Amino acid sequence: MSEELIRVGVLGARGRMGAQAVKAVEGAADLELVAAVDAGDDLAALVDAKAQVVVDFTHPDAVMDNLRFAIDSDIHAVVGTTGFDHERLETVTGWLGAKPDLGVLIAPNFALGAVLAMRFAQQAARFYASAEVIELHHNRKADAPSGTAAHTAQLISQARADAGLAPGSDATTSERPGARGADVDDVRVHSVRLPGLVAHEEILFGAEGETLTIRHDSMDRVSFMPGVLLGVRAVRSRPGLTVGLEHVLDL
Ligand SMILES: NC(=O)C1=CN([C@@H]2O[C@H](COP(=O)(O)OP(=O)(O)OC[C@H]3O[C@@H](n4cnc5c(N)ncnc54)[C@H](OP(=O)(O)O)[C@@H]3O)[C@@H](O)[C@H]2O)C=CC1
Ligand SMILES: O=C(O)C1=N[C@H](C(=O)O)C[C@H](O)C1
Repeated sequence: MSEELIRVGVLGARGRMGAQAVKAVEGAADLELVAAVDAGDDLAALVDAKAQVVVDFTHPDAVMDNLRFAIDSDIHAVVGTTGFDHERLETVTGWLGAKPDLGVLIAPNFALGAVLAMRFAQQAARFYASAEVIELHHNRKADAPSGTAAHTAQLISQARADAGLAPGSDATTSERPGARGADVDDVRVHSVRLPGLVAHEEILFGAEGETLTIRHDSMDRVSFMPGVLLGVRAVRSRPGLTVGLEHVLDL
């Protein structure tokens, strides 16, 4: 007896990531693309098409309304869109309180190597008081710093705190605004935007007489698709909010 296909809707379907997600879902034997929705389209198309899982690659300004709609409509969600701070995550958790069977997976980055790089950075952080993040992206990216870099900084900061390590200092007393990057949880994050780039991150650690550099490069958006498909397959059996693909990968 054949298994029923998972009915998937994609939000942001005409965008750079959404278009890739549409292709990936269409190419997966166990999934069925039932709705492709972009800006200006009616979200009701998801309900009309009986979508079971929605994939969101839209915009930080749009994603909360989309998630509210999905949760209210009993549709599980796999979210790649950035812009999730602590407050937004708490809001989503609150919405899910009324829907105990529903799953939402929010992943700052779906590329396997990026997830591993974040985990390696988390492991290294307790040994180094000083760490900085450089993220490099295409020049059409709406937000800075990247969601991945912000998440990496949070992980480093938490790992340092857990180890009782105070953040390292430097001697800078004079600087142009922005020269030392953004302060994200006591970690400096530097954002580069250039045509030709896709998505790249370097995490640098320093101690007396040595440095450690962890680097990941997505040269093509196909790199995100195995993670997206994994999320779509997993989210229905993960009720509540999951933040980060590392939990699905069991890293
Ligand atoms: N987690 C991950 O692994 C990754 C996450 N991302 C994130 O995904 C998001 C999208 O990135 P990217 O694809 O490059 O961006 P794009 O701008 O190429 O695509 C976004 C698409 O969403 C559309 N859109 C905007 N608002 C809505 C809405 N309310 N409903 C449906 N569609 C909407 C946009 O339409 P219009 O242009 O008309 O506004 C556009 O077509 C970003 O936040 C990015 O950081 C990106 C790569 C990987
Ligand atoms: O906008 C992008 O392109 C990307 N966005 C995500 C982020 O902000 O971290 C993931 C990846 O870096 C690509």
